[in-house]
Amino acid sequence: MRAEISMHHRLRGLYVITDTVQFKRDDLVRVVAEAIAGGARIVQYRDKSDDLERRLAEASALRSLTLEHEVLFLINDDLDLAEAVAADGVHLGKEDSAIKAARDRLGSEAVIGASCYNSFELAQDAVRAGANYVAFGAFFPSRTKPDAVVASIPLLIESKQKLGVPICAIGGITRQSAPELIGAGADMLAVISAVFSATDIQAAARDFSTLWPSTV
Ligand SMILES: Cc1ncc(COP(=O)(O)OP(=O)(O)O)c(N)n1
Ligand SMILES: Cc1ncsc1CCOP(=O)(O)O
Ligand SMILES: [Mg+2]
Repeated sequence: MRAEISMHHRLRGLYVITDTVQFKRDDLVRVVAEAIAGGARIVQYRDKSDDLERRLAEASALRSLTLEHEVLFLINDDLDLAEAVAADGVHLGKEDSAIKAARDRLGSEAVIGASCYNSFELAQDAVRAGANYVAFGAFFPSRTKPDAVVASIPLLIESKQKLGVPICAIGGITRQSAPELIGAGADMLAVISAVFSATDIQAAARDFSTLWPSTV
């Protein structure tokens, strides 16, 4: 029970996902450090390239940074990389490894997040399979992922009432649209552009973080 309480506590607040198209290597570490200084509580390393050397170098550097600042560090898609850098866990979608396989491999303490798009049923399945949180989206048009399916506010409300795990919203989220999502039940907001395309990344993260006063 104690572990569950602390897990829920960590799965709350601003969740930043790396933009490795715009920023690589030292620049990437610098901008993630700025987001953390602005109050980001969760960092996901998302890089869609097959540059294994750079992926390992960046994920290792971000692992050190997130440990230093006691920020949760998750890897998108890649169990091997998560293991290699001893990340806190992974985020998995429908094209990625199964949740149960990830749990077997990473162990009971790992944080496993599951993309559930616009589907309550997928989220129920993910929770049954042992996901620690579920993510829905895209709530708004996303320049990062223009083809993402569209999720609705009523889905967030129902999921908050029924699922019993922390909920993440993603997709085109801005500081203006954020309060409605939190009001509907999102515990975490996952953001790429609204933080990493800002001219002042720390200030942009700070603006979001004030929505969860206890995390600032
Ligand atoms: C927090 C969070 N939510 C959703 C996604 C999307 O995952 P997926 O559908 O597997 O797509 P890719 O990100 O792998 O392109 C995510 N990464 N993080
Ligand atoms: C990975 C992902 N999955 C659904 S939308 C999205 C991208 C989110 O990025 P942005 O915050 O820039 O819309
Ligand atoms: Mg994926």
